[in-house]
Amino acid sequence: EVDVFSPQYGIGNEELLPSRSTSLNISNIFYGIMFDAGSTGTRIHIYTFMQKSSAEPPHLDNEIFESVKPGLSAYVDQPEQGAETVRGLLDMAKQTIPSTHWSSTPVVLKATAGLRLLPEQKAQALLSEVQELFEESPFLVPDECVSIMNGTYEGILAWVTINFLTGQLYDQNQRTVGILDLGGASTQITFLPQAESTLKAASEKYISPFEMFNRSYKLYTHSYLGFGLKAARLAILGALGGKDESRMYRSSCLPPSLKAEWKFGGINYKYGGMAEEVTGFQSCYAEVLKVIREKLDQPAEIRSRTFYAFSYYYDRAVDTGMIDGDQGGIILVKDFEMKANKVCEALTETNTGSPFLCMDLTYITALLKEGFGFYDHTELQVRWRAYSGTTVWLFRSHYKTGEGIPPTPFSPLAGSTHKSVLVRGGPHQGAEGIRELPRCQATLLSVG
Ligand SMILES: O=c1ccn([C@@H]2O[C@H](COP(=O)(O)OP(=O)(O)O)[C@@H](O)[C@H]2O)c(=O)[nH]1
Ligand SMILES: [Ca+2]
Repeated sequence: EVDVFSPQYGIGNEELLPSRSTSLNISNIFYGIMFDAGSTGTRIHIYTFMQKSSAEPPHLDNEIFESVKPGLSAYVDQPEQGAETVRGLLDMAKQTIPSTHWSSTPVVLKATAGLRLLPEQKAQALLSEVQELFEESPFLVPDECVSIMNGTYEGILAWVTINFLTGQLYDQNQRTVGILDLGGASTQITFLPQAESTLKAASEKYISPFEMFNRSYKLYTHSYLGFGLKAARLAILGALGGKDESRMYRSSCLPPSLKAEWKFGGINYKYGGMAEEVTGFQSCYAEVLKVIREKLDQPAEIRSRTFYAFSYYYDRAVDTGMIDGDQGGIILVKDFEMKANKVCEALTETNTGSPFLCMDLTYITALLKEGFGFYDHTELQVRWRAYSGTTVWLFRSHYKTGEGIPPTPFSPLAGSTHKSVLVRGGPHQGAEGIRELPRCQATLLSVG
């Protein structure tokens, strides 16, 4: 496994976010703590906000990020131990935030697909342990702020974030982009349909109408649970949901000589390759197709729209040298296929040190082509390591500082390329701009 966290996410990297907190009154500074409990890891974001005057919305001044692996779902039968991993990260917040501000600093944890996949009781047990831990901490724990975020919301937030960051949300001639997020356990596709036929053809479940900053949107967003990269590995191996730890799962996408074990969601799986003659791209692709075929929606409009792809799309593209890790780049769907072909055909000779690379690339190819229905020549913007490291904050009147401020759009970090945004929906806009927001005051939500 590659380390997905570059030093730029490290603690106290002043260069990334120069602090502007010199001669300001301390009461103009406030903080927030946000946990993104993903299927492969738990991440903390500690935010510092600053408000220069009551006439101005607060802006993001600093972010500290840290993460641990594995994710909470790995502690399916040891909820206390799971909560301990969160405690370690929370201690960091105590070291960072001045004690005078602890009781007014909200702490929120939003879990994604790892917990969605667990039996409800087990997921709840984990969340309860975390809730307890938060309540014992000196921080503010708003109601309903330790919970599983649903996949629709995950998709909407990622879309809001990317379109905010690419400048589309506050552009007069809005030309929004779609997003493709490939997590460990689920995957999302979200875009703003322009064709009436797309809205008509889609099931109502996947159309999310909402209002944000005086504009109405009807997004298409579909989250597929179990179609994240790691969950897909299990599905391809035929091991998804399998509890038999003694069984050996085999695939033509793996090196023939391989025999190994892999732990996911608290279960240990034995896996290995097949005979050399049946190993390679062709047979691997056929195997992968079985788990994808006819399982996904194919809105025709996506073929003519721009999409930004991140998370594992990005990770695997960087791992195989398809794009530069800092710059990102444009990748054609067929580039993924060519790379998959190359890696899979070399399985019998080389040991890449990453036995799943052929399977992962083949899955990404099949997901894009046969799953979503993109063309071979469809271009994808593959940028940024971590959009789930991006957080959209939705302010409510919880922060008195927000009151009375006209609903001007945003207060991003001016001139910064930083990947976090502060979205301020003023208290006078009714809901925070997005309907059906969980009743969690001062809501700060992770994007996936
Ligand atoms: O702060 C982070 C940490 C990880 N990732 C990426 O998210 C993917 C893993 O997905 P996750 O664990 O969030 O699983 P999910 O619960 O979303 O299915 C990998 O590509 C990581 O590089 C990310 O975008 N931001
Ligand atoms: Ca995620």
